[in-house]
Amino acid sequence: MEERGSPDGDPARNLEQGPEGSETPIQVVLRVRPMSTVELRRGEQSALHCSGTRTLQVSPPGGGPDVAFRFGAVLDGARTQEDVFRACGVKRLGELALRGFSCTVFTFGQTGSGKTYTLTGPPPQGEGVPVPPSLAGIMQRTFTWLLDRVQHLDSPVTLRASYLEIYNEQVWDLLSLGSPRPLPVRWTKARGFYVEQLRVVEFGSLEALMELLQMGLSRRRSSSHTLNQASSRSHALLTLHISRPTSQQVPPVDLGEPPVGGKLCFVDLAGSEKVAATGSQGQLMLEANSINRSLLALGHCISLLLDPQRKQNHIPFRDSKLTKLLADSLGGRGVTLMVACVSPSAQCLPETLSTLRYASRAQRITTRPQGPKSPGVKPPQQVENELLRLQEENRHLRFQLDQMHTTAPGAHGARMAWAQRNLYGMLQEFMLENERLRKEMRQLRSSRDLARAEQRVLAQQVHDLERRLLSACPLPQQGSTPVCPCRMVPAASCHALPPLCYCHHFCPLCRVPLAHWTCPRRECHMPQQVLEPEAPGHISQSVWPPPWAPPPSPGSAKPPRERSQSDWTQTRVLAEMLMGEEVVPSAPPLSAGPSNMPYGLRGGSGIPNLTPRLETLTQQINSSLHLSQRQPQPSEDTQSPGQGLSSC
Ligand SMILES: Nc1ncnc2c1ncn2[C@@H]1O[C@H](COP(=O)(O)OP(=O)(O)OP(=O)(O)O)[C@@H](O)[C@H]1O
Repeated sequence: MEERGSPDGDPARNLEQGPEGSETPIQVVLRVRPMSTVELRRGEQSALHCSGTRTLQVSPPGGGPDVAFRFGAVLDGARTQEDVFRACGVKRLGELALRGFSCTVFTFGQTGSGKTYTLTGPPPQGEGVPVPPSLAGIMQRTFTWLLDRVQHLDSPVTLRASYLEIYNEQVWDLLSLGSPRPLPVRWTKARGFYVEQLRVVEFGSLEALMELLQMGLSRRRSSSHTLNQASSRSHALLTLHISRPTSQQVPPVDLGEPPVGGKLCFVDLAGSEKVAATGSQGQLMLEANSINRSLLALGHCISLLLDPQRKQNHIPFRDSKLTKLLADSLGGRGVTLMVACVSPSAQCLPETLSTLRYASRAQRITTRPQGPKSPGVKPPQQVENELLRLQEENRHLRFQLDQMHTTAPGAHGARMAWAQRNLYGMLQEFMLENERLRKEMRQLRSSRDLARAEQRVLAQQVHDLERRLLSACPLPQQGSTPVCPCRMVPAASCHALPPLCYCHHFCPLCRVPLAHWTCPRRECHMPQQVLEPEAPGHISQSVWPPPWAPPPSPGSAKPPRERSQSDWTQTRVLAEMLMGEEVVPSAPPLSAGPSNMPYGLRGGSGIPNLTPRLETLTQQINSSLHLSQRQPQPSEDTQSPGQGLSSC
C-alpha cells in the first residue's frame, strides 16, 4: 500500500514546542463528511476508510491498490463538531494569537464537502430557527472559548473583528455600514498585504461577535447547484484582531504601521468545482471560473513554497486577491492550520484525490512564526541610520515617479487606472462572449450534422439513380438503333399514385411492361408543381444529354438556374418513382446564402454538391421520355401506352 503525507506532522507536538522563530509545518487535519441523503439515495459507495486517527485509506472503486494518506488528524463522518474542534487544536492557536502571533485556520475542498459546515455549522433551517448548539462550527466554539479566556487574563484585551469576502476576484466588506463596494488590496513593507478601508469593529461580548458573524454570513453570496443547495460563491475571511496594550507599547503612528497584537483568521474557501458536474451556467459558471482560478493560484504558490530553494524563488502571491491575503499565513510568520474536507462517495473520488494531494503538499510547507516585536526605545544611532535609509528610499521613489510623469505625462497613470478599473470587466465580458460563441458553435454543429445527414441520403439516392440509369442505357453503338427507354425501368408495375392510374403500359418496341414514368400522360399522375414547364429548348449547362437526345440548338444553352423548392420536390418525387420506395423526407437544401452567413449555414460549402447530378438525371429521364413518345406505334394487337392511358 502506497502511503503519502508527512509522518511527523503532529500538530500538538509542533505547536507545544513553541513556534517562535523556528520552522513550523502547516498543520493539516482531514475531515470526511458522512454520506449525504442524496448520495445514499443514489446508492453511491464509500471509497474512503479511516484507519487509526491519522491515516486515510482510499480504495479505488474499480479495484487497484489502495492508497493511504497521512495527516495530523483524520476525522471520519461519525465525528461530532466538538470532536473536530478539539482535534484541530484551535484553542492552542487562540493562545498563540493572544501572545501576539498571527494564526490562520482555513478549510478547503471540493464544493459540498463540508467546509462551511465545519467552520460555521449548518445554515439555519428557516427564518428565526436557531441552529442547535451541538452543531455550532469551529468559529462559534472558538469565539466562546476566546471570550471566556480573556475574562481570566490579568491585562485588558481589545478585540476587534473584520469580515470580508472575495467574490469574482473583488474584495467586499461583509460588515460595511454603507452600500457595499469593492475595496482595494494594498501592500506596504511593514504590513504586507492588507485591505484598505475595511471596517474593523470593536466588540466586547460574545453576543456582539455572534451578531457580526451572522451579519457576514447573511451577506455572503451563495447559490444552489447540483452538488450543494447552499454553495458559497466566495472565499470568506473573518479576522479577530487581539491587542493587549502594555506599558511599553505605543499606538500605531501611521497607516503603514503594522497593527500591534495577534490575529486569528478564519478562512472559508469556496469549493473547487467541475462546471460539468455542478451544471453551472451563466453567472454560476463565471463564479465557478473565478473560484477555480484563485484556487489554482493558491495551489501554485503552495507548490513553489515547497521548493527547498524557495528563498531564491519568487512566490507569485500577487496572482490573486486570495493569495495576497493568505501570503503571510502560508509563506510568512504565521501559524496555520488547514482543514481539508472531503466527501466519502466514490463518485467524488477524482476531486477527493485532488484535495488529498493538495493537503499532502500543504503539510510540507513550513512557516517561521514570529511574535510581536516589542516597540521599545531604539538606540539613537540605529534610529538615525533608519531615518537616513528611509530618506534615501523616499528620494529614489520620488525620482522614479517624476520620470514616469515626464516620459508619458498623464498617459501612463491614466492607462494604469483604466486598466485596473477595466481589466476585470473585460475579463467578464470575454467570458460572456465566450459563452455566447460556444452556444453559436453548438447550433452550427447541429446544422452541419443535419446537412451531412441529408447529403448522405441524397448521395445514396443519386448513386441508386445513376446505377439504374447506367444499367438501363448502355452507350449505343455507332449506327445502331437507339436503346429502348423501357429498359431503364426495372419494375414492371406502374408507380403512379392510385387512384389516378391503374393502367399497365408496355414498351412500344419490346412490349416489356413499363413503369409509371414512361406513361405519355404521366403528368396526370403527379402533383402539379412537379411538372413546372421548362423553357422550350432549355438544357442546363450541367446536363450531360443522353446519347439519343437531339443535339441542343445553338444558343439554346442557358446558365444553370438556381434550384428552387419545386425542383427539390420534383427530385424527390422522381427519386421515389425510380426507387420504388418512399424517399426519406428531408429538408430542402440550404441556400448558398450571403457570404456573411455563418459557415455551417451556407449550403454546399465543404459538402459535395449533388444538385447538378440530380438535375442531370432528371434531364436524362425527361429526354428518354420524349424519345419514347417519338418511337413508332406498336402493331394493333399490342396495347400502346396511349391506349392504356385512355382507360385511366
Ligand atoms: N459533517 C457533516 N455532517 C452532516 N452534514 C454535513 C457535514 N458536512 C457537510 N454537511 C452538509 O453537507 C452540505 C454541504 O456542506 P457545506 O455547505 O458545508 O459544503 P461546502 O464545502 O462549504 O460547499 P461549497 O464549497 O459549495 O460552499 C450541507 O447541507 C451540510 O449541512
